Amino acid sequence: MAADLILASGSEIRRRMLESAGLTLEIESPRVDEESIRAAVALEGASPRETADTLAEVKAAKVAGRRPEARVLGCDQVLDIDREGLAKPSTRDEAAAQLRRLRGKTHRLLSAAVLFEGAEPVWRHVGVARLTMRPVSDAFIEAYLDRNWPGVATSVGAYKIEEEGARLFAHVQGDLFTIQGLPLFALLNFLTDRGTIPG
Ligand SMILES: Nc1nc2c(ncn2[C@H]2C[C@H](O)[C@@H](COP(=O)(O)OP(=O)(O)OP(=O)(O)O)O2)c(=O)[nH]1
Repeated sequence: MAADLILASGSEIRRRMLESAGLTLEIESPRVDEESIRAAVALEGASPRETADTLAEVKAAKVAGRRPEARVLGCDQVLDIDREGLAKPSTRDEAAAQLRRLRGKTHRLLSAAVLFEGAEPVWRHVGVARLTMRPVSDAFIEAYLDRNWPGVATSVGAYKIEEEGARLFAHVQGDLFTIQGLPLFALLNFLTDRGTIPG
């Protein structure tokens, strides 16, 4: 029995969200050079939303090219603060600096997904969440990272909303799936409405 879709992502949380919703998956990491694509689209003046959409499409296309018979989902998430797109922090110091930059402000998480069938894009969506971070102190940030680094290194904002990251926020707008990197409701509605999955 073929899987419902191939997830062209190395993201553990995306796999977990999709499988918990009852979808059967194959996982195939796309292995694309995100940094150079990010730099190229930035040169063209791409917005954070366009950057996330482009990266999601490139990842899906890479795997769909190898598996034209399959349904392939590519994803990307960008953190937008003051119109600047941030990617995952690579060191604890970068995570601390990023949290200091986000505190007391509202940032957006843009979670893009692109679905390929027959090696062609058939659906795309960018989910948006707005998160207002409390004005947490330097001491809190350091203690938070003592407890949560490197676990949060896999998260674009250096937090996991479903864990202690919840304590960072005064309030959020948007669903928790979008915050965790996938516009799950939009994807499930598309797949259900066209009869790909029962609903
Ligand atoms: N568990 C959890 N993960 C989060 C949260 N916020 C963001 N993330 C994760 C979801 C994605 O795995 C990651 C966003 O980075 P990317 O879109 O570049 O994906 P990633 O490099 O993980 O995988 P991929 O590029 O798709 O192979 O951040 C959160 O609150 N909780």
